[in-house]
Amino acid sequence: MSATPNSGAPFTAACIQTNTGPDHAPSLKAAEALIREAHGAGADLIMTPEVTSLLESRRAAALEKSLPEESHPGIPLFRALAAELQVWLLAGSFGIGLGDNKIANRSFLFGPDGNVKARYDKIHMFDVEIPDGQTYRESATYRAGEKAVVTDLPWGRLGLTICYDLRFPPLYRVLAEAGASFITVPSAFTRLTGAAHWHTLLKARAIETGCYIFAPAQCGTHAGGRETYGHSLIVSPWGEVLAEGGEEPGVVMAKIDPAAVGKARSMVPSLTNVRDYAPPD
Ligand SMILES: O=C(O)CNC(=O)[C@H](CS)NC(=O)CCC(=O)C(=O)O
Repeated sequence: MSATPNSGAPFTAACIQTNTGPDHAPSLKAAEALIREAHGAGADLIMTPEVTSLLESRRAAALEKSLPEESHPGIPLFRALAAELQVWLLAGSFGIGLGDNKIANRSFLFGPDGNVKARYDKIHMFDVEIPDGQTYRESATYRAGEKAVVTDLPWGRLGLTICYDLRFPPLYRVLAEAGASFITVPSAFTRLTGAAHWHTLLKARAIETGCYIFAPAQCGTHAGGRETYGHSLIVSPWGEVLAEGGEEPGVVMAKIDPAAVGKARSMVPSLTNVRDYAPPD
């Protein structure tokens, strides 16, 4: 069934949860199997986590293995899958080599015609020291994006974000004010910070924006001993968890009713009650 643009018709969303490894081919193969599983279960919109094709924590190796869009193996694969399965498909991110010792952490949305409908480069860089045995200095390897992105799905407007962006509520406000009904947060949250903050932050962003939040996540132990939190989440605009993954790879699905966006916002119209105010003295 193909809906007209912004039809507001209900649809089924699926978050793919993966344990991505340090090589493109096996990681993409594992993601493809789960995408096919989600399609078989009736998904219309299928989303994968941050760094779907390669999770490589060593800077030199990440740079060496990164590829430009023209030769990245994930792009023709996802184009072909979206067209074959007739679904909307979000690659949560692929690391795209920019040719200057930097990588873009870039989401791609593919339409059922196999074309790229939107690109978004992660804006906020995870330069953080947490006591989990790893140091995270994303800005050493990645070039930060500088522009917020929304795009239209057949069921309403989608805003794109990635992982650590989740901690910066003004970006979500901007997306909601630009008309988003749904926001994607593909992630590779650390196990330690995820256990402490993941559910709370995702529910808060859903409640503040009155948007559905789709958060496909990396899980498990990766090359180099890095651990991600899993628990892919689909949250309603009222802040209810509609579906949640565990700690293993798999598919998390929920029925999405775009009318719930208007309902949540009419119960608590905080987006329209926003005010400008002077800073403190
Ligand atoms: O570098 C890669 O290979 C993939 N990128 C990531 O894993 C990114 C940057 S290191 N991770 C996060 O943003 C975690 C955020 C987080 O865990 C938090 O906000 O608590």
